[in-house]
Amino acid sequence: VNIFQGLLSILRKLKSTPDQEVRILLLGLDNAGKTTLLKTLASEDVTHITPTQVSLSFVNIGSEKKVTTYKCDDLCIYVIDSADRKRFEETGQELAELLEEEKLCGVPVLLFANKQDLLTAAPASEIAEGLNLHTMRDRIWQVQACSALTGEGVHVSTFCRFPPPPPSSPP
Ligand SMILES: Nc1nc2c(ncn2[C@@H]2O[C@H](COP(=O)(O)OP(=O)(O)OP(=O)(O)O)[C@@H](O)[C@H]2O)c(=O)[nH]1
Ligand SMILES: [Mg+2]
Repeated sequence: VNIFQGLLSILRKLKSTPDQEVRILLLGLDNAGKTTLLKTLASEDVTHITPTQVSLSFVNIGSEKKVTTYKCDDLCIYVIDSADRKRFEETGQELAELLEEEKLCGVPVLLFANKQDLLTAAPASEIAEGLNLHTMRDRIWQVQACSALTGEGVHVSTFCRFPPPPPSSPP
């Protein structure tokens, strides 16, 4: 069971009707590893995933392409190149802007701290800290260290820390 399937099963359980389509938005700066990640996930056994149940939108963000066309999604996957420190600020800003989008309000976010196979990669904890993720209390979020290239970190056994939704704050 890979992380993708695990998430799908969680998302389906959260749906009122389990057969309803699950929409996942996959985002990140160019070169972050989105395509590689998707290929790694897809090369695993995905036989019980039928196309009608999963709809993936790819969005590149960064200087040229801006997110404008996505619809409300069930899960937002954000991919970060952990070795590209020069772009940490840029990717952090993009993520912050993204999370302010009304359409993504309350949508769970899974951050892949990708390219952990590179010696220069920053650890996921450092990335989480740099992005001030601990201040994010209005949605479910998770940082996952991974290497889309080697497949490390994309298995569900490493993904047991996806926290329950935060308790709704008192009125
Ligand atoms: N070392 C290493 N390289 C990776 C990893 N994931 C992706 N890459 C490399 O990073 C480059 C970009 O990967 P892509 O998957 O094309 O990135 P992308 O986010 O789809 O990029 P765009 O389509 O341009 O937005 C490629 O050369 C990949 O081989 C990883 O986990 N480790
Ligand atoms: Mg790509």
